Amino acid sequence: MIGPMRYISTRGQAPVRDFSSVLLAGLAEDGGLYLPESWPEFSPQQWRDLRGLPYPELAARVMAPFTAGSIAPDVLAGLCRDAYAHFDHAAIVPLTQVEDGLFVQELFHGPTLAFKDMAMQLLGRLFDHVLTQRGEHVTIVGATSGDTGSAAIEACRGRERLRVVILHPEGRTSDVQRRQMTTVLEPNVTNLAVQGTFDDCQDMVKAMFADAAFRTDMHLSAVNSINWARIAAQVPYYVYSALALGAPDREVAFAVPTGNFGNVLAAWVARQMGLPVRALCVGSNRNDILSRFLNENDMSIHGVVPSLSPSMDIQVSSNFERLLFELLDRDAEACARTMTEFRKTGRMHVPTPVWDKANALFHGVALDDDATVAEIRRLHAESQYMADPHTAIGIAAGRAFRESGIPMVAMATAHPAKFPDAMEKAIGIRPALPEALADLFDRPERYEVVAADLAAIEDRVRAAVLKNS
Ligand SMILES: N[C@@H](CCOP(=O)(O)O)C(=O)O
Repeated sequence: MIGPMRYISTRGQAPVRDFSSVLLAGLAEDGGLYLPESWPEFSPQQWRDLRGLPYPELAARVMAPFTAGSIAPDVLAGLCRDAYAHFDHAAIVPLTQVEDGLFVQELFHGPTLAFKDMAMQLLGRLFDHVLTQRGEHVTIVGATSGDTGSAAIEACRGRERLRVVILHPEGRTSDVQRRQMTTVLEPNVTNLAVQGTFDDCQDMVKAMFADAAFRTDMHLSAVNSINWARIAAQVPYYVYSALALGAPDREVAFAVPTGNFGNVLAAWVARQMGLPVRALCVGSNRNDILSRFLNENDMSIHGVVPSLSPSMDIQVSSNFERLLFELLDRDAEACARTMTEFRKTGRMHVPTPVWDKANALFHGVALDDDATVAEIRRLHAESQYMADPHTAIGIAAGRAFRESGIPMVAMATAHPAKFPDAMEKAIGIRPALPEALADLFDRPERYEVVAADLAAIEDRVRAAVLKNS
């Protein structure tokens, strides 16, 4: 019997909540991010008992401590079964070996061809379940650099209790990524192309949450990884691959292409739960704020530069705040002070002992576009593996820190067909979109271009709510 899980904010000034309320709240009222009051731990035998389970069952068992007190275990198991029922691979998250000691775990077998479906397909169902129980509606506002948007839209389209407004940076996603969002014409879906970067979009989302009256009136909720439920639903695939490679009786390491720090944070959560994770390797593109922090203790915002891996064209990695809170021994006041200072000055330099703690586990590697192209070519030539630009960066990061005897699992976060121009540049092949998306470029698009201006964006959200009331 697991006790109810309570959640606290990294900034210490928001109400303590249960899982369902955290799901609906999205971001804490004090601007912080929710995380569990204490970390649930699995014993080695409890991990072993999960070996060989079908993915949906494993996911429900791994997530159960996080939803305890809010979602009954059999309900969660049913939601997980539904969420992954239409993935196009029987294993859901298949594992492939590409080199000696280097594995790739494919997380792109869901409907929008990116790892975001792993959490989002479940979140759509969790929202429906909780909102139906409470007789409520929410307005989801989300920012995307390319993949979160389409996964959120796909998970929420047509759901009666949800309205979804997605902000993407105009002209800064691939055409496939944009069309995956803008060709969905259900009335509860609104796409805004913001004249700015992903960071501007995310700042707009956070500013809407900070506008207390607007937040309440619009019943705002979030689907970015600032929402704890996203992180919780991304933990199981790390468990799945670790168990397949011998954990808990052997250590494993993970390499993750990283933008908003949510995916790699989920691997860190698995480690907090007792999974023997030796190292976490973070791959960045030219927007290398995370690798600069990990290598030089320099987290300074440089401005977002477009790259061949647009989903990682991010400078402010929101989930870093959750790690920082832990690195500061859960001192919410210090965390709030550090984050406020970071947003004010654009720089963060943490005390050396805090930085050393991060470095004991995390490693950072940055690849520019030329190195990304070279990595895609190498993988295709030497391992016959077709990696999208983000995945290629993750694999390169994993290779750089591979240790003998410790399997390194790199996360394949997106299908190469989402980035045909980059793939063609690297290997001369434009990977075909799967059947369900084959006519994507013939579908009509609907979106509105809007300035990165809070009042303008709040107006569009109000209009979307009105249209769906
Ligand atoms: N890489 C993301 C950016 C948002 O990240 P999230 O995990 O916080 O939703 C994207 O592709 O949109």
